[in-house]
Amino acid sequence: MEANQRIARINAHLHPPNFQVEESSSLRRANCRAKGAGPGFKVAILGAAGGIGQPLSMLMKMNPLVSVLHLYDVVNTPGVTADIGHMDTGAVVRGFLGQQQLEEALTGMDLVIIPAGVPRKPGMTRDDLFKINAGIVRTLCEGIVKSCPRAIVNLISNPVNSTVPIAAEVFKKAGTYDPRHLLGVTMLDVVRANTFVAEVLGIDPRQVDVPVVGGHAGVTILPLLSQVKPPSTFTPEETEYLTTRIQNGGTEVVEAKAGAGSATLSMAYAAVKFADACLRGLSGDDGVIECAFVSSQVTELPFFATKVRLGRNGAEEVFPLGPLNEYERAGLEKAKKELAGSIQKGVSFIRN
Ligand SMILES: NC(=O)C1=CN([C@@H]2O[C@H](COP(=O)(O)OP(=O)(O)OC[C@H]3O[C@@H](n4cnc5c(N)ncnc54)[C@H](O)[C@@H]3O)[C@@H](O)[C@H]2O)C=CC1
Ligand SMILES: O=C([O-])CC(=O)C(=O)O
Repeated sequence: MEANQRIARINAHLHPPNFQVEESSSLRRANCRAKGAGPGFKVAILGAAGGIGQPLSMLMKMNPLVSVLHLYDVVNTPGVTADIGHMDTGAVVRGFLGQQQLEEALTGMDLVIIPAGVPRKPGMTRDDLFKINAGIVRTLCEGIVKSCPRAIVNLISNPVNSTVPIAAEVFKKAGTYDPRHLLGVTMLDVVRANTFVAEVLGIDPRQVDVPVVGGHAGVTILPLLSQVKPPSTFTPEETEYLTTRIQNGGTEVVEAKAGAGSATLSMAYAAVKFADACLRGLSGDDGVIECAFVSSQVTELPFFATKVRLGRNGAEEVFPLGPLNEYERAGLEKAKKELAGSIQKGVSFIRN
Protein backbone atom coordinates (compact mmCIF):
# COMPACT_ATOMS: atom_id res chain seq x y z
CA MET A 1 0.00 0.00 0.00
CA GLU A 2 1.18 3.54 -0.82
CA ALA A 3 2.47 5.51 2.19
CA ASN A 4 -0.08 8.30 1.58
CA GLN A 5 -2.91 5.74 1.52
CA ARG A 6 -1.73 4.36 4.85
CA ILE A 7 -1.63 7.85 6.37
CA ALA A 8 -5.11 8.57 5.03
CA ARG A 9 -6.40 5.42 6.68
CA ILE A 10 -4.83 6.32 10.03
CA ASN A 11 -6.29 9.85 9.79
CA ALA A 12 -9.71 8.43 9.02
CA HIS A 13 -9.33 6.33 12.14
CA LEU A 14 -8.17 9.20 14.36
CA HIS A 15 -10.52 11.91 13.13
CA PRO A 16 -13.85 10.37 12.15
CA PRO A 17 -16.06 13.37 11.25
CA ASN A 18 -18.90 11.75 13.14
CA PHE A 19 -19.72 8.39 14.62
CA GLN A 20 -22.36 7.14 12.19
CA VAL A 21 -22.66 3.63 10.72
CA GLU A 22 -20.61 4.46 7.61
CA GLU A 23 -17.82 5.92 9.70
CA SER A 24 -17.67 3.02 12.06
CA SER A 25 -17.33 0.69 9.05
CA SER A 26 -14.29 2.60 7.81
CA LEU A 27 -13.00 2.79 11.35
CA ARG A 28 -13.38 -0.96 11.50
CA ARG A 29 -11.39 -1.46 8.31
CA ALA A 30 -8.70 0.89 9.60
CA ASN A 31 -8.57 -0.91 12.89
CA CYS A 32 -8.29 -4.34 11.28
CA ARG A 33 -5.59 -3.10 8.93
CA ALA A 34 -3.68 -1.32 11.66
CA LYS A 35 -3.74 -4.03 14.24
CA GLY A 36 -5.09 -7.22 12.74
CA ALA A 37 -7.63 -9.25 14.69
CA GLY A 38 -5.87 -12.32 16.08
CA PRO A 39 -7.51 -15.54 17.19
CA GLY A 40 -9.79 -15.21 20.19
CA PHE A 41 -13.34 -14.34 21.12
CA LYS A 42 -15.51 -11.45 20.04
CA VAL A 43 -16.99 -9.63 23.01
CA ALA A 44 -19.51 -6.78 23.14
CA ILE A 45 -20.11 -4.55 26.16
CA LEU A 46 -23.51 -2.82 26.18
CA GLY A 47 -23.41 0.23 28.47
CA ALA A 48 -19.67 0.56 27.87
CA ALA A 49 -19.46 4.29 28.69
CA GLY A 50 -20.90 3.94 32.20
CA GLY A 51 -19.40 3.66 35.67
CA ILE A 52 -19.01 -0.11 35.30
CA GLY A 53 -18.70 -0.08 31.53
CA GLN A 54 -15.51 1.98 31.33
CA PRO A 55 -13.27 0.00 33.72
CA LEU A 56 -14.86 -3.21 32.42
CA SER A 57 -13.96 -2.22 28.85
CA MET A 58 -10.41 -1.44 29.93
CA LEU A 59 -10.00 -4.77 31.71
CA MET A 60 -11.51 -6.75 28.81
CA LYS A 61 -9.07 -5.00 26.44
CA MET A 62 -6.33 -6.55 28.62
CA ASN A 63 -7.79 -10.07 28.40
CA PRO A 64 -5.70 -12.24 26.04
CA LEU A 65 -8.73 -14.39 25.17
CA VAL A 66 -10.44 -11.40 23.51
CA SER A 67 -9.65 -10.65 19.85
CA VAL A 68 -12.40 -8.11 19.13
CA LEU A 69 -14.05 -5.79 21.65
CA HIS A 70 -17.19 -3.86 20.68
CA LEU A 71 -18.11 -0.95 22.95
CA TYR A 72 -21.77 0.11 22.68
CA ASP A 73 -23.66 2.81 24.57
CA VAL A 74 -26.20 5.54 23.87
CA VAL A 75 -23.62 8.20 24.88
CA ASN A 76 -19.86 8.85 24.87
CA THR A 77 -18.56 5.73 23.12
CA PRO A 78 -16.36 7.70 20.66
CA GLY A 79 -14.24 9.00 23.55
CA VAL A 80 -14.10 5.75 25.49
CA THR A 81 -13.22 3.83 22.30
CA ALA A 82 -10.47 6.27 21.29
CA ASP A 83 -9.02 6.11 24.79
CA ILE A 84 -9.10 2.32 25.23
CA GLY A 85 -8.08 1.79 21.60
CA HIS A 86 -4.62 3.20 22.41
CA MET A 87 -3.81 0.35 24.81
CA ASP A 88 -1.12 -1.89 23.27
CA THR A 89 -2.91 -5.16 23.94
CA GLY A 90 -4.18 -7.61 21.32
CA ALA A 91 -7.91 -6.95 21.13
CA VAL A 92 -9.19 -4.72 18.32
CA VAL A 93 -11.60 -2.14 19.78
CA ARG A 94 -14.57 -0.69 17.89
CA GLY A 95 -17.12 1.81 19.16
CA PHE A 96 -20.85 1.98 18.45
CA LEU A 97 -23.14 4.83 19.42
CA GLY A 98 -26.91 4.79 19.72
CA GLN A 99 -29.70 2.39 18.91
CA GLN A 100 -29.13 2.55 15.12
CA GLN A 101 -25.72 0.94 15.64
CA LEU A 102 -26.84 -1.78 18.05
CA GLU A 103 -27.23 -4.40 15.32
CA GLU A 104 -23.74 -3.75 13.97
CA ALA A 105 -22.29 -3.76 17.50
CA LEU A 106 -23.72 -7.22 18.17
CA THR A 107 -23.13 -8.99 14.86
CA GLY A 108 -20.90 -12.05 15.26
CA MET A 109 -20.35 -11.70 19.01
CA ASP A 110 -19.48 -14.76 21.13
CA LEU A 111 -20.07 -13.05 24.49
CA VAL A 112 -22.25 -10.04 25.32
CA ILE A 113 -21.81 -8.31 28.69
CA ILE A 114 -24.63 -5.97 29.75
CA PRO A 115 -24.00 -3.31 32.40
CA ALA A 116 -26.47 -0.82 30.78
CA GLY A 117 -29.01 0.94 32.95
CA VAL A 118 -29.44 3.26 35.90
CA PRO A 119 -27.76 2.60 39.27
CA ARG A 120 -29.21 3.08 42.77
CA LYS A 121 -29.07 6.16 44.95
CA PRO A 122 -29.23 6.00 48.77
CA GLY A 123 -32.67 4.91 50.02
CA MET A 124 -33.51 2.93 46.85
CA THR A 125 -33.80 -0.85 46.48
CA ARG A 126 -32.58 -2.63 43.38
CA ASP A 127 -36.23 -3.27 42.52
CA ASP A 128 -36.75 0.52 42.31
CA LEU A 129 -34.59 0.35 39.14
CA PHE A 130 -37.03 -2.02 37.42
CA LYS A 131 -39.12 0.75 35.83
CA ILE A 132 -36.22 2.06 33.74
CA ASN A 133 -33.91 -0.93 33.42
CA ALA A 134 -36.54 -3.50 32.40
CA GLY A 135 -37.16 -1.66 29.12
CA ILE A 136 -33.44 -1.15 28.47
CA VAL A 137 -32.71 -4.86 28.95
CA ARG A 138 -35.63 -5.83 26.71
CA THR A 139 -34.38 -3.59 23.86
CA LEU A 140 -30.81 -4.88 24.15
CA CYS A 141 -31.96 -8.53 24.23
CA GLU A 142 -34.09 -7.92 21.13
CA GLY A 143 -30.86 -6.78 19.48
CA ILE A 144 -29.14 -10.00 20.57
CA VAL A 145 -31.99 -12.04 19.06
CA LYS A 146 -31.38 -10.36 15.70
CA SER A 147 -27.61 -10.22 15.56
CA CYS A 148 -26.02 -12.91 17.76
CA PRO A 149 -28.71 -15.30 19.02
CA ARG A 150 -26.11 -17.92 20.01
CA ALA A 151 -23.95 -15.61 22.10
CA ILE A 152 -23.35 -16.15 25.81
CA VAL A 153 -25.00 -13.29 27.73
CA ASN A 154 -23.65 -11.96 31.05
CA LEU A 155 -26.39 -9.78 32.52
CA ILE A 156 -25.30 -7.24 35.13
CA SER A 157 -28.13 -4.64 34.97
CA ASN A 158 -30.28 -4.55 38.10
CA PRO A 159 -32.54 -5.87 39.41
CA VAL A 160 -30.79 -9.06 38.21
CA ASN A 161 -33.50 -11.20 39.89
CA SER A 162 -35.97 -9.72 37.37
CA THR A 163 -33.80 -8.75 34.38
CA VAL A 164 -32.64 -12.35 33.81
CA PRO A 165 -36.26 -13.59 33.55
CA ILE A 166 -36.97 -10.63 31.21
CA ALA A 167 -34.09 -11.66 28.94
CA ALA A 168 -35.25 -15.29 28.99
CA GLU A 169 -38.77 -14.26 27.96
CA VAL A 170 -37.47 -12.11 25.09
CA PHE A 171 -35.36 -15.02 23.82
CA LYS A 172 -38.24 -17.52 24.25
CA LYS A 173 -40.60 -15.26 22.32
CA ALA A 174 -38.10 -15.16 19.45
CA GLY A 175 -37.48 -18.92 19.62
CA THR A 176 -33.77 -18.46 20.31
CA TYR A 177 -33.67 -19.27 24.05
CA ASP A 178 -30.90 -21.56 25.22
CA PRO A 179 -30.97 -21.46 29.04
CA ARG A 180 -27.27 -22.39 29.17
CA HIS A 181 -26.38 -19.13 27.41
CA LEU A 182 -28.04 -16.71 29.83
CA LEU A 183 -26.17 -15.92 33.05
CA GLY A 184 -27.06 -13.32 35.67
CA VAL A 185 -23.81 -11.99 37.14
CA THR A 186 -23.67 -12.55 40.92
CA MET A 187 -19.89 -12.68 41.03
CA LEU A 188 -19.63 -9.47 43.08
CA ASP A 189 -21.45 -11.22 45.94
CA VAL A 190 -18.81 -13.98 45.84
CA VAL A 191 -15.96 -11.44 45.61
CA ARG A 192 -17.33 -9.57 48.65
CA ALA A 193 -17.95 -12.78 50.56
CA ASN A 194 -14.38 -13.96 49.92
CA THR A 195 -13.03 -10.58 51.10
CA PHE A 196 -15.13 -10.32 54.28
CA VAL A 197 -14.61 -13.98 55.28
CA ALA A 198 -10.84 -13.63 54.73
CA GLU A 199 -10.85 -10.59 57.03
CA VAL A 200 -12.56 -12.60 59.79
CA LEU A 201 -10.27 -15.61 59.32
CA GLY A 202 -7.16 -13.44 59.02
CA ILE A 203 -6.06 -15.05 55.73
CA ASP A 204 -5.46 -13.97 52.13
CA PRO A 205 -8.82 -13.54 50.26
CA ARG A 206 -7.31 -15.32 47.26
CA GLN A 207 -7.28 -18.52 49.32
CA VAL A 208 -10.99 -18.27 50.16
CA ASP A 209 -13.97 -19.61 48.22
CA VAL A 210 -17.46 -18.84 49.50
CA PRO A 211 -20.44 -20.19 47.54
CA VAL A 212 -23.16 -17.51 47.39
CA VAL A 213 -26.54 -18.80 46.20
CA GLY A 214 -30.09 -17.52 45.64
CA GLY A 215 -30.21 -14.19 43.84
CA HIS A 216 -28.74 -10.69 43.82
CA ALA A 217 -30.69 -8.47 46.23
CA GLY A 218 -30.89 -8.29 50.04
CA VAL A 219 -32.05 -11.53 51.65
CA THR A 220 -31.95 -13.36 48.30
CA ILE A 221 -28.13 -13.19 48.57
CA LEU A 222 -27.35 -16.30 50.62
CA PRO A 223 -23.71 -17.04 51.47
CA LEU A 224 -23.15 -20.68 52.44
CA LEU A 225 -20.59 -20.20 55.20
CA SER A 226 -20.80 -23.89 56.15
CA GLN A 227 -19.25 -24.68 52.74
CA VAL A 228 -16.39 -22.16 52.83
CA LYS A 229 -13.04 -23.32 51.52
CA PRO A 230 -10.68 -23.77 53.27
CA PRO A 231 -13.04 -25.53 55.72
CA SER A 232 -13.72 -23.07 58.56
CA THR A 233 -16.10 -22.66 61.46
CA PHE A 234 -17.77 -19.43 62.54
CA THR A 235 -19.44 -18.42 65.81
CA PRO A 236 -23.15 -17.50 65.59
CA GLU A 237 -22.11 -13.82 65.91
CA GLU A 238 -19.59 -14.15 63.08
CA THR A 239 -22.17 -15.92 60.92
CA GLU A 240 -24.73 -13.17 61.52
CA TYR A 241 -22.17 -10.39 60.94
CA LEU A 242 -20.84 -11.96 57.71
CA THR A 243 -24.24 -12.84 56.26
CA THR A 244 -25.62 -9.36 56.90
CA ARG A 245 -22.52 -7.62 55.55
CA ILE A 246 -22.49 -9.74 52.36
CA GLN A 247 -26.23 -9.16 51.82
CA ASN A 248 -25.78 -5.39 52.31
CA GLY A 249 -22.49 -5.02 50.40
CA GLY A 250 -24.16 -3.12 47.56
CA THR A 251 -25.96 -0.78 49.94
CA GLU A 252 -22.70 -0.16 51.85
CA VAL A 253 -21.17 1.19 48.61
CA VAL A 254 -24.31 3.12 47.58
CA GLU A 255 -24.32 4.92 50.95
CA ALA A 256 -20.58 5.61 50.90
CA LYS A 257 -20.89 7.10 47.39
CA ALA A 258 -23.72 9.29 48.76
CA GLY A 259 -25.68 9.80 45.54
CA ALA A 260 -22.81 9.30 43.07
CA GLY A 261 -23.92 5.78 42.11
CA SER A 262 -23.24 2.22 43.22
CA ALA A 263 -20.33 -0.22 42.98
CA THR A 264 -18.49 0.26 39.69
CA LEU A 265 -14.82 -0.65 40.19
CA SER A 266 -15.30 -3.82 42.24
CA MET A 267 -18.15 -4.71 39.85
CA ALA A 268 -15.93 -4.26 36.80
CA TYR A 269 -13.35 -6.52 38.51
CA ALA A 270 -16.04 -9.11 39.29
CA ALA A 271 -17.53 -8.89 35.78
CA VAL A 272 -14.14 -9.51 34.19
CA LYS A 273 -13.45 -12.42 36.53
CA PHE A 274 -16.77 -13.92 35.47
CA ALA A 275 -16.43 -13.11 31.75
CA ASP A 276 -12.94 -14.62 31.75
CA ALA A 277 -14.39 -17.81 33.28
CA CYS A 278 -17.04 -17.90 30.52
CA LEU A 279 -14.36 -17.46 27.83
CA ARG A 280 -12.18 -20.19 29.37
CA GLY A 281 -15.26 -22.44 29.31
CA LEU A 282 -15.89 -21.54 25.66
CA SER A 283 -12.23 -22.39 24.91
CA GLY A 284 -12.80 -25.90 26.26
CA ASP A 285 -10.96 -25.55 29.59
CA ASP A 286 -12.02 -28.17 32.15
CA GLY A 287 -13.36 -27.53 35.62
CA VAL A 288 -14.39 -23.88 35.24
CA ILE A 289 -16.89 -23.42 38.08
CA GLU A 290 -18.43 -20.15 39.27
CA CYS A 291 -21.68 -18.99 40.89
CA ALA A 292 -24.31 -17.43 38.59
CA PHE A 293 -28.07 -16.74 38.50
CA VAL A 294 -29.34 -19.18 35.87
CA SER A 295 -32.28 -21.27 34.75
CA SER A 296 -32.33 -23.96 37.40
CA GLN A 297 -34.05 -27.03 38.81
CA VAL A 298 -32.18 -26.87 42.11
CA THR A 299 -35.26 -25.41 43.84
CA GLU A 300 -38.89 -25.07 42.74
CA LEU A 301 -38.03 -21.62 41.30
CA PRO A 302 -37.27 -21.31 37.56
CA PHE A 303 -34.11 -19.26 38.22
CA PHE A 304 -31.64 -19.56 41.06
CA ALA A 305 -27.96 -18.81 41.66
CA THR A 306 -25.68 -21.72 42.50
CA LYS A 307 -22.32 -22.93 41.29
CA VAL A 308 -22.36 -23.80 37.60
CA ARG A 309 -19.80 -25.47 35.34
CA LEU A 310 -18.95 -23.27 32.38
CA GLY A 311 -18.11 -25.01 29.13
CA ARG A 312 -18.29 -24.68 25.36
CA ASN A 313 -22.08 -24.26 25.62
CA GLY A 314 -22.20 -21.86 28.58
CA ALA A 315 -23.63 -23.14 31.89
CA GLU A 316 -23.40 -26.83 31.04
CA GLU A 317 -24.03 -28.11 34.57
CA VAL A 318 -25.93 -26.51 37.45
CA PHE A 319 -24.77 -27.85 40.81
CA PRO A 320 -27.11 -28.58 43.73
CA LEU A 321 -26.96 -26.61 46.97
CA GLY A 322 -25.09 -29.23 49.00
CA PRO A 323 -25.69 -29.73 52.72
CA LEU A 324 -27.07 -26.64 54.52
CA ASN A 325 -27.07 -25.92 58.24
CA GLU A 326 -30.17 -24.70 60.09
CA TYR A 327 -29.25 -21.00 59.72
CA GLU A 328 -28.83 -21.45 55.96
CA ARG A 329 -32.06 -23.44 55.61
CA ALA A 330 -33.97 -20.57 57.26
CA GLY A 331 -32.16 -18.09 54.98
CA LEU A 332 -33.08 -20.18 51.94
CA GLU A 333 -36.80 -19.98 52.74
CA LYS A 334 -36.63 -16.17 53.02
CA ALA A 335 -34.59 -15.93 49.83
CA LYS A 336 -37.01 -18.09 47.83
CA LYS A 337 -40.03 -16.09 48.98
CA GLU A 338 -38.60 -12.79 47.74
CA LEU A 339 -37.08 -14.32 44.59
CA ALA A 340 -40.40 -15.82 43.48
CA GLY A 341 -41.97 -12.33 43.31
CA SER A 342 -39.02 -10.75 41.51
CA ILE A 343 -38.90 -13.53 38.91
CA GLN A 344 -42.65 -13.27 38.30
CA LYS A 345 -42.39 -9.50 37.91
CA GLY A 346 -39.80 -9.95 35.15
CA VAL A 347 -41.79 -12.65 33.35
CA SER A 348 -45.01 -10.58 33.48
CA PHE A 349 -43.20 -7.53 32.03
CA ILE A 350 -42.79 -9.39 28.73
CA ARG A 351 -45.84 -11.68 28.76
CA ASN A 352 -48.48 -9.04 29.66
N1 LIG B 1 -24.99 -7.39 39.05
C1 LIG B 1 -24.31 -6.69 39.92
O1 LIG B 1 -23.67 -7.25 40.82
C2 LIG B 1 -24.27 -5.22 39.84
C3 LIG B 1 -25.12 -4.53 39.02
N2 LIG B 1 -25.06 -3.16 38.91
C4 LIG B 1 -26.00 -2.52 38.00
O2 LIG B 1 -25.33 -2.20 36.78
C5 LIG B 1 -26.03 -1.14 36.12
C6 LIG B 1 -25.07 -0.06 35.62
O3 LIG B 1 -24.44 0.56 36.70
P1 LIG B 1 -23.40 1.79 36.45
O4 LIG B 1 -22.44 1.43 35.40
O5 LIG B 1 -22.92 2.20 37.78
O6 LIG B 1 -24.40 2.90 35.89
P2 LIG B 1 -24.02 4.19 34.98
O7 LIG B 1 -25.22 5.07 34.98
O8 LIG B 1 -22.73 4.76 35.41
O9 LIG B 1 -23.81 3.56 33.54
C7 LIG B 1 -24.85 2.97 32.83
C8 LIG B 1 -24.59 3.15 31.36
O10 LIG B 1 -25.67 2.53 30.66
C9 LIG B 1 -25.92 3.35 29.53
N3 LIG B 1 -27.25 3.09 28.98
C10 LIG B 1 -28.45 3.55 29.39
N4 LIG B 1 -29.41 3.12 28.56
C11 LIG B 1 -28.81 2.37 27.62
C12 LIG B 1 -29.26 1.65 26.48
N5 LIG B 1 -30.56 1.62 26.15
N6 LIG B 1 -28.35 1.01 25.75
C13 LIG B 1 -27.04 1.01 26.08
N7 LIG B 1 -26.55 1.67 27.13
C14 LIG B 1 -27.42 2.35 27.88
C15 LIG B 1 -25.76 4.78 30.04
O11 LIG B 1 -25.60 5.68 28.97
C16 LIG B 1 -24.54 4.63 30.92
O12 LIG B 1 -23.35 4.89 30.20
C17 LIG B 1 -27.06 -0.63 37.13
O13 LIG B 1 -28.32 -1.16 36.84
C18 LIG B 1 -26.55 -1.19 38.45
O14 LIG B 1 -27.57 -1.33 39.41
C19 LIG B 1 -24.15 -2.44 39.62
C20 LIG B 1 -23.27 -3.07 40.46
C21 LIG B 1 -23.29 -4.50 40.69
O1 LIG C 1 -26.20 -2.30 45.16
C1 LIG C 1 -26.39 -1.91 43.99
O2 LIG C 1 -27.34 -1.19 43.63
C2 LIG C 1 -25.44 -2.37 42.95
C3 LIG C 1 -25.23 -3.82 43.13
O3 LIG C 1 -25.99 -4.63 42.68
C4 LIG C 1 -24.15 -4.24 44.03
O4 LIG C 1 -23.25 -3.46 44.34
O5 LIG C 1 -24.18 -5.40 44.45
